[in-house]
Amino acid sequence: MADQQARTDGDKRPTEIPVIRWEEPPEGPVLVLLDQTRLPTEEVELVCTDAPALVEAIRSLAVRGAPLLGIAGAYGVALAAVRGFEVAEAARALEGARPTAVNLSVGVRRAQAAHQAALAKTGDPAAAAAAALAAARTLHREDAEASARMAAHGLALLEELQPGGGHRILTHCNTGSLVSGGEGTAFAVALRAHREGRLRRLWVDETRPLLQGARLTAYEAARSGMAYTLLTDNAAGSLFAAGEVDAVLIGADRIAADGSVANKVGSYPLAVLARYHHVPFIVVAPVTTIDPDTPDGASIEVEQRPGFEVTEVTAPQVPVTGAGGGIPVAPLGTQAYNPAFDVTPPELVTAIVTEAGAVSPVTAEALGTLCASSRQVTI
Ligand SMILES: CSC[C@@H](O)[C@@H](O)C(=O)COP(=O)(O)O
Repeated sequence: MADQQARTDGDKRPTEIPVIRWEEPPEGPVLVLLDQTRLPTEEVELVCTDAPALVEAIRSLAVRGAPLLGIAGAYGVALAAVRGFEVAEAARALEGARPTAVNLSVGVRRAQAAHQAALAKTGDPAAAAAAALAAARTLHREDAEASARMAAHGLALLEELQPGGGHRILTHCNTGSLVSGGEGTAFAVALRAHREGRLRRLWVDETRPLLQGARLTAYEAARSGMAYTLLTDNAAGSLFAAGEVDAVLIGADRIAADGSVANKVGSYPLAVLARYHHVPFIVVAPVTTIDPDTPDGASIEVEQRPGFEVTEVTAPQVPVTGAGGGIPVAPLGTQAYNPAFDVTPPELVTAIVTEAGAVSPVTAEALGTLCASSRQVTI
């Protein structure tokens, strides 16, 4: 039985609540998450005492976004190990919680490998659990470092494309500190541009149906003090047509070996619009999001989400009535097509920016070289 408890703390400022942290109270270690389903109206912590609780938090999107899923998955393995649960079973459940973001399996496997190696070496379950936790902490720290490097590389690329700053950037979904051990991927680039006085405006797609742009990116943008404007996803076309977008910056959930990019549904239409309007379409993601074992876009498994996310809307502070717990906005029984992601082919991607540098044009060869030069085996 999943053991997940909500904890509110009205005294904390948003910036003081980390998106994820390991705690060791007397009752035993726990993984504490900032519940992203409650943002932006409430900052509520979710306390997971076992892997099934974390699986539930991943499925419900309380914890989400590719890099953070990797970190959470690694801590989840450590949690199972430290609390004496079957580690292989926990790892399988965590990996299967969401299929598209490759970082989830990268994180889970890394902690599991550390656990197995320590167990084989010492035969001591406590030492093996400590090794899994150390691997999770290392991944967490590395993600923060990667984030800072992506921001630097991304801004350098923007400046190369449009010298002198004044960037008007359009982004989709949420890619900031809520998805990362650091300041994120695409959002971290915009944030750096803002801090250096080089951002004119961040255009934030609301990101239907779960509104990661409106609820989460706007929340992060507001906290940063940058100039930002929220738009409905289908207003992007007229924004491009009006010449108001200098670059599109998005993150990625999985990048296939050929450079196809899976990201939040709505990214592919933006790539098509960007190409038509001669605007650079830039993907910012850590090297761990590049999956050499997925050959092409057609091989990427795209998560299908429940239809009620489209047929109903939810808001944390209004009464709920629909089958999915939301307010119905479509006739009862309406079927919905609700893929969580779409896939953009490499020919529509101007550049992929990673912590190890940028690849442009995006080709299988260039990505392979980047991965070979930057992948480290750390367990
Ligand atoms: C750096 S985050 C990149 C992606 O994970 C992000 O853009 C995204 O699509 C997240 O989707 P979500 O369904 O909210 O987990």
